Amino acid sequence: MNLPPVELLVSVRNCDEIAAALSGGCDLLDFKEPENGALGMVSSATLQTIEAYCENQQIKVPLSMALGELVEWQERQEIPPIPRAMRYLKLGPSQIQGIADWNARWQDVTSRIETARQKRYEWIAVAYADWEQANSISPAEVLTAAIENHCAGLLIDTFNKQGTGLLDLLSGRMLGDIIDQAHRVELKVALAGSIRFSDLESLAALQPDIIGIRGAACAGNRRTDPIQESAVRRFREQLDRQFVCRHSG
Ligand SMILES: O=C[C@H](O)COP(=O)(O)O
Repeated sequence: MNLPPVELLVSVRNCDEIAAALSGGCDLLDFKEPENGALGMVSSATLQTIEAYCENQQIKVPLSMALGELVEWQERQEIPPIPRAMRYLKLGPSQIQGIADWNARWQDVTSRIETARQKRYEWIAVAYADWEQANSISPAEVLTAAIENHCAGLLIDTFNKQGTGLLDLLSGRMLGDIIDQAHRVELKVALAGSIRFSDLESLAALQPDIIGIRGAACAGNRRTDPIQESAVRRFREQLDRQFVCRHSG
């Protein structure tokens, strides 16, 4: 069966980590500050250095960026200096359980950002695997909203970054069902959440489009430590091995 190769997304927090992630073999660079939560946004000062770095170094891989949690945008007036090359944006859905108009608020924030930056972005809908703990809505509900809002993709990640991984929280069957539904409407699916080598065989069977990592790309799987080129490379090699086996099997 001829399936497109799985892509590796690595979350980086600054320019110093970009080279390590790229040399290690990542396909997508995701900007995120791990000290600020699962979808923590990097500072405006860092965003400015990222913009200059990506232009000077002619970074060609697609760029994505986390904008924090949707509920944080109720208070936020200022629009961050999103680098021009940014393609994908995402907002976290924690604390929206019980907010009847959360989808309208999401649409409002995306349109405020696009108006301010004079650009249309590709939005990634985010579902938390530990959605109850995050006081969020279920991945199935996020998928419905992603389709309604013409999102470019769906990311299933973990809110709590204390070591409980994606596969500890959602069964392969449940993930597989969501991925199949998303693929039926041509929505790409990225999986993340403390993903380790040992998860890759099970994840390959589900045929996601993208695997996203931060912790596994850092020394000792500590997601607040710097990205290590050797860790990214080892992960990339294992990813390719597992997904090729699965697809040719
Ligand atoms: O989008 C990817 C996330 O940053 C994954 O982070 P993690 O592997 O540390 O859970």
